[in-house]
Amino acid sequence: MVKLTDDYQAKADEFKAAGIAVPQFDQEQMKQATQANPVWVHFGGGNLFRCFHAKIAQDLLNTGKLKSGVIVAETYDGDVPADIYKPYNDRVLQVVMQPDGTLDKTLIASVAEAIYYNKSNPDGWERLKDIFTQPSLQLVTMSITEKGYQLTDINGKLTPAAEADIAGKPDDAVTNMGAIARLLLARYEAGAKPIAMVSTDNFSENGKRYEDGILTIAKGWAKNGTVTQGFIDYLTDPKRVSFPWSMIDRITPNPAQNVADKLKAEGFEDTTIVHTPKHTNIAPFGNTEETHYLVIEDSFPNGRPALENAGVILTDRDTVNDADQMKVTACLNPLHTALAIYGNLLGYTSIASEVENPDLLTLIKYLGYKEDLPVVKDPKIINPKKFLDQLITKRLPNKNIPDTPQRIASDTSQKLPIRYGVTIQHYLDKGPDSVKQLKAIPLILAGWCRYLMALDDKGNAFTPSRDPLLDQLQPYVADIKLGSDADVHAALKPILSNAQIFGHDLYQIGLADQVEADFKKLIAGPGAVAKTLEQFRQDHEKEL
Ligand SMILES: NC(=O)C1=CN([C@@H]2O[C@H](COP(=O)(O)OP(=O)(O)OC[C@H]3O[C@@H](n4cnc5c(N)ncnc54)[C@H](O)[C@@H]3O)[C@@H](O)[C@H]2O)C=CC1
Ligand SMILES: O=P(O)(O)OC[C@H]1O[C@](O)(CO)[C@@H](O)[C@@H]1O
Repeated sequence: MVKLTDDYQAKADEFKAAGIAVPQFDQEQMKQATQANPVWVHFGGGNLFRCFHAKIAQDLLNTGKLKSGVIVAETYDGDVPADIYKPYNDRVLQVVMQPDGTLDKTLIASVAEAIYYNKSNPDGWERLKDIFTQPSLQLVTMSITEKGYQLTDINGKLTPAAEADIAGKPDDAVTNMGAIARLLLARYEAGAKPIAMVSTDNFSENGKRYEDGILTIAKGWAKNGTVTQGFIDYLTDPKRVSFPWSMIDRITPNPAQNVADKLKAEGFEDTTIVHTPKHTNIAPFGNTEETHYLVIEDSFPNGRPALENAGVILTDRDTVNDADQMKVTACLNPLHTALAIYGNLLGYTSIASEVENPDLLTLIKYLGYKEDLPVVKDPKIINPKKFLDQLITKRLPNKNIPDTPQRIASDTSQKLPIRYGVTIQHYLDKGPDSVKQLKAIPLILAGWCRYLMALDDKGNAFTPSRDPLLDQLQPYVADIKLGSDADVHAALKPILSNAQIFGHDLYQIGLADQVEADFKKLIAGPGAVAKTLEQFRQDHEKEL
């Protein structure tokens, strides 16, 4: 048996026998080089980072293209650095799950340190500030989930935490945007060296949203006289601080017990999965798929590692945006969210099993090929039709990827405007009546309202995945009973009219009637969800 903290250079043969590829560099030397010249900080050291960004860094370290490693910063979950980085010497086993069931295993040791960056941890609070004053720092990447950028509430008003950050001192910041603006202020005050701030979270125009978040806090500080106009000029000069846009794609489910069991059988010891009180599910290993895309706007004012040598596509902003719109608003994530919603209602716990259901398969194929693909712009660097074909025929059906509708359903309220709202806008752009052509999107949005009832298709209660708006939205549908003659319009109006949730007031654009009509079908009684989806297949499969 080998374990993560073993000396991978001295025990090279044992790692080889266990089928584990090991780093081609000395981790201690890399750590020292990082201390001396930090280059790369990553916020949100969760499963995606460990399986994707950390592997990119490792590939570059292996070939000597990068000398220093990645510094991980956690603003949110202090148990992640404490329980999963430190005890394992900041290493992780990356497990790529091939469709034939084989596991490709690589020991990743590209992380130099993991810091809990939160005011409640004074050491980490000062340590990261110091790192940000270092001229060598070139890039900051992020995978902190969509809600990590949020500064406003359901009505678009600043949250109390954001208001407090703006009113208070940078050193007291509690929001992510405030805490990171504090770091940029430290860099500005230490000589205003350039830096790239790269969001790799899963939403369109992620760089813009990141920039807006930082500027919301910083401009509030400037207004209050807490910082000078010089700081705002620094943040808004892309030659000094850039916020490159990106598109990222790699299905990376939470670590799964069946993968842990397989690893043990193959001679790897560290397989304990940790579920932190803040709901991060993480382990000494990460399980991911083979297919992956990372496209980043090539705007790095302090230079950058040779990311292109590790498979990253560097291009201009328009191309990134087209690739991202293709993936997040059309050819992947809308299909995923449809499976998440209906998977929960129908009692599924596996995405791969869901796509064996012909009714669900028809729904996502209709959504992808008939509604999304016709309005998506071709980014040229990735062919949208081929991407969609690959998703539907290879990636989603891969039974070895232990992905669940429960994971994808988390934070759905945050994802809807991007995953459906952008396509709806494309139809509106064709003419106000064009949205009436849509069939799958209203059925999916109706499914989400049905999901908010937290009753499955048999009428049994289920626990919805975590979502910041659940508490506010569930009461609207709480009194609806399956099979009863509910006043659907009265119940759904406050939800469907909220443009924060859908990107549009669905009444104003003429889509709400269809959503209400679909919702009525879905609550007709136990079994109504399956029946509605079956009917959808019968009505539309001939068009595919
Ligand atoms: N897992 C995947 O397949 C992919 C994920 N992504 C993006 O990466 C994000 C993270 O995914 P995973 O790493 O798989 O999730 P994860 O649950 O493994 O890790 C989430 C990370 O974000 C941190 N976090 C959670 N809430 C936060 C908050 N409010 N503020 C600051 N940090 C917070 C956690 O502490 C943890 O480090 C996703 O939300 C998505 O935007 C993008 C492509 C693929
Ligand atoms: O819905 P989420 O939480 O953004 O996750 C979506 C899933 O699909 C992906 O877009 C695949 O790249 C990943 O973000 C993740 O596996």
